[in-house]
Amino acid sequence: QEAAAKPNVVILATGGTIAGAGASAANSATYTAAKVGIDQLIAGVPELSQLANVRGEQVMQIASESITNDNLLQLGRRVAELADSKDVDGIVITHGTDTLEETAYFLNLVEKTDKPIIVVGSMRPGTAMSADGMLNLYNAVAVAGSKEARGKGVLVTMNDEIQSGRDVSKMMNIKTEAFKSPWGPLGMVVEGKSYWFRLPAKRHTMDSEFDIKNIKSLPNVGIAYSYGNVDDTAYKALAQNGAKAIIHVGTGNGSVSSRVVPTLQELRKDGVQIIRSSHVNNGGFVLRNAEQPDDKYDWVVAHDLNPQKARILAMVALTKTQDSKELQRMFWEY
Ligand SMILES: NC(=O)C[C@H](N)C(=O)O
Repeated sequence: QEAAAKPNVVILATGGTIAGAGASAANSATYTAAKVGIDQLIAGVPELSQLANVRGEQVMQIASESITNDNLLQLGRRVAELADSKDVDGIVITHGTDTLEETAYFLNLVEKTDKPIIVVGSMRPGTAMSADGMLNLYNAVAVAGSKEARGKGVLVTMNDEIQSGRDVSKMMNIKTEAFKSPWGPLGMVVEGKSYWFRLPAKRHTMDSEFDIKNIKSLPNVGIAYSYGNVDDTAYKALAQNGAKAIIHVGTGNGSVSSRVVPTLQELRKDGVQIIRSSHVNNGGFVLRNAEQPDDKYDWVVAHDLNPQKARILAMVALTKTQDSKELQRMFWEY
């Protein structure tokens, strides 16, 4: 293949296990994340150069459980700059898997480009036997450089699958088959070639009303978990800490304990947005006015978004509106 015919792909490295290193090849779970630099990662997969003209940039070097809103904004701004550049055809972001689904959904909402943006991680460090990072990265670069991936929103390539960044979630730790979407993968990558089966139906990237260029900061949105015998301590503490919205991680259909309902009604009257999501394991599906009278209480439902994704959309949405009806519209559309 001619060098000129190859796409230009930039890999933005943020850390995670894909950049992790353990003491021995037997250490698949005990290791330090965010150790290996991007140039070394690229050098470790020489086959990347057959797919694309690849260059790397170390944006940060952290384990993804420690990512902050400022990190998200920093990464989002760099992605937007690169997407605007004529000599960039696709962008790959290497990322820890713990919050990979949050970053992928954030970028899916705020990047105004149809160029492929692929977020990728690994479950085992590169020093381990059967490390999965090399192939995941190879697949990410293959998809980032392909014309077919354009306009499909932010994507995630893990375990040979191409997932929508909006839908995908880490469902399992330890196993390499960790990332699933309740609605199934969009496609597969095999030997550097992608095979597509479906398209995302929700608004994203070019069709989104949000733009990273207009977002100066992200508001404080907290998450409170529900369970039997729950009380209102966590909800009150989040509000006292200045939360503009609280994601209620409800049982079942986002249901709310009778011990918590009065507090959530009060917090809403004080201006805090209450957003009902669910902690059911295979993906919640919270419907308005089912289990709780959302119209009466002026609450919002997260529908199929898991709590951590609901936090991302709530933060981005609150940069545009404080109106609960607008917020609900956004939760249906994105
Ligand atoms: N597999 C991983 O990447 C987990 C790691 N704790 C991280 O998210 O950075």
